[in-house]
Amino acid sequence: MNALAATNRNFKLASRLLGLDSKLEKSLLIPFREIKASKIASCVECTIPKDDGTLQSYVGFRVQHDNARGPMKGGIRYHPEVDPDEVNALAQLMTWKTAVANIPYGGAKGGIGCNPAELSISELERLTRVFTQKIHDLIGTHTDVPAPDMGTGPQTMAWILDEYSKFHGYSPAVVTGKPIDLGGSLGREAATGRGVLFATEALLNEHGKSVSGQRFVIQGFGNVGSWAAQLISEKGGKVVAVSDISGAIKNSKGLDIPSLLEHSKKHKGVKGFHGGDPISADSILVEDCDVLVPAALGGVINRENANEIKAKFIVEAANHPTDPEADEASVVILPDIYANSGGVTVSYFEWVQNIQGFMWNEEKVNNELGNYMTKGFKDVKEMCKTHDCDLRMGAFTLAVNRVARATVLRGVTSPNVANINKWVCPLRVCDDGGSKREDKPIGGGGDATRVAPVQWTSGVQFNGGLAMDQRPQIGRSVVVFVTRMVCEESRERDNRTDFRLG
Ligand SMILES: NC(=O)C1=CN([C@@H]2O[C@H](COP(=O)(O)OP(=O)(O)OC[C@H]3O[C@@H](n4cnc5c(N)ncnc54)[C@H](O)[C@@H]3O)[C@@H](O)[C@H]2O)C=CC1
Ligand SMILES: O=C(O)CCC(=O)C(=O)O
Repeated sequence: MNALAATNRNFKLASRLLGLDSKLEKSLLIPFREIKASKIASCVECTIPKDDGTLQSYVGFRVQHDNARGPMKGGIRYHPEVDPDEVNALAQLMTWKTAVANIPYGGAKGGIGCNPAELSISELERLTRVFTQKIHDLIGTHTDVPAPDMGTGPQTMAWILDEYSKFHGYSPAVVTGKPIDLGGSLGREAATGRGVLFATEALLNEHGKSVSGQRFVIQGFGNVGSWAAQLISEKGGKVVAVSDISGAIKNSKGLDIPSLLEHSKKHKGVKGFHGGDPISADSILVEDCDVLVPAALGGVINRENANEIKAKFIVEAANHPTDPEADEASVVILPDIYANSGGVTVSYFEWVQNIQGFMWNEEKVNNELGNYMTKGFKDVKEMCKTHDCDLRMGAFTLAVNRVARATVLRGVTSPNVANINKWVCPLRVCDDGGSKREDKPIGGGGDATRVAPVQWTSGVQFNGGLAMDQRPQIGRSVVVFVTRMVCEESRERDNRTDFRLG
């Protein structure tokens, strides 16, 4: 299943569990904006030729999926297989990821179809600058904030920052994942891997285990995979096999990760490492282990290999590594939108530091990250309980509920009672500490049978009478019926005329 079909499917399953209105469901699926910058390095677009004097065209993308909860946020990927559908899926995943992490962002993703390994540093710089020239008026500190993803890193962010600042003045918060010298956050480079460690600890603890003594297999040894390997082994986890684009190696006694890191830096890959035996890159996913950590490409766990996987747990460090057809496999899967949210969470800290003009120390960054990851796991588990579903649907229902709620609240323009019964969506407002749940809607009709917990937002006021400005008492749940009328004529999300509440 392609990445977009898979992501849409997971969203729709969550939406059905939540009982979302079909119009709202459709609206949440459609991206806010898709940017396709074609021929960005052609003679027309780019005045700087390749190093050998020839001209080369590349296609760049930025998909802005949703901004209901805040500025859109997501990485930029440089990879030969970047295509519009994949970027679209990754942008949508960012919307759900920032919502699971409960950070004030929406979702976006970008990329350029290129092989960064075949470009010189100056070619990469020119390509990045031309791409930035194409999208500079569509990104910004409070609109859309890019960050690194596969094939990009702090240097790429520094070029974007510099090029963007030529148009808009010095703007450090326009990108995150920057070099520390340019306002990057301490701890951001390791953050996705560290988040993977925290997520894995939370999952294993729940199963009465700890990282120490567990056997791990990691696919991908770039930013995310290598940091995850390092931090897991520091905690006593045994990394028994690792792969990257150059090859795969195995040592059932546990690989020496610091030596492997050194080797990989020197030889640009794990291939040829003497502390392990070479194995086929394809077999890495079905190696015997306790925890499998895919940290490279999407769609690698699929119908073909799902039943051969020996791991008891899969922690999705990569984005959408598991095809929906493999979700049925008898293994516990910790989904990407929670498991790899450590990167964007520390990106948020970086953005906050840039806006405040105040730098945090690394201990504070890592401690705060730990708090967010712990809370995220608790929130996901709560949704699993409410909807009697697996961890992926727990994460999706949590995210979709938060985004839907923000969308509806922002869409309130005026009370309109004419079509009050056209469609009814219950939003259950409860406080976090409430253990006694009233599942009966209070003071409303409608045909809704399912209510889902959402986080209490104080001080929110519906125009036209329904006020939610008082925190409910501990242990008490309040159900608010939000009735919406859809303006059939307008599907334009920009001006927010879709939804009116009465
Ligand atoms: N960098 C970040 O902060 C975040 C990254 N992610 C996701 O994590 C994954 C990895 O991203 P990064 O580590 O940043 O990228 P990276 O570019 O630093 O590393 C990618 C790694 O994957 C390996 N790889 C590529 N093709 C492969 C193949 N066919 N088989 C095995 N290994 C292969 C590369 O050799 C490299 O080791 C991606 O799915 C990305 O979207 C998710 C959240 C945040
Ligand atoms: O750090 C960020 O803003 C986004 C990282 C990213 O692209 C991702 O989580 O997939």
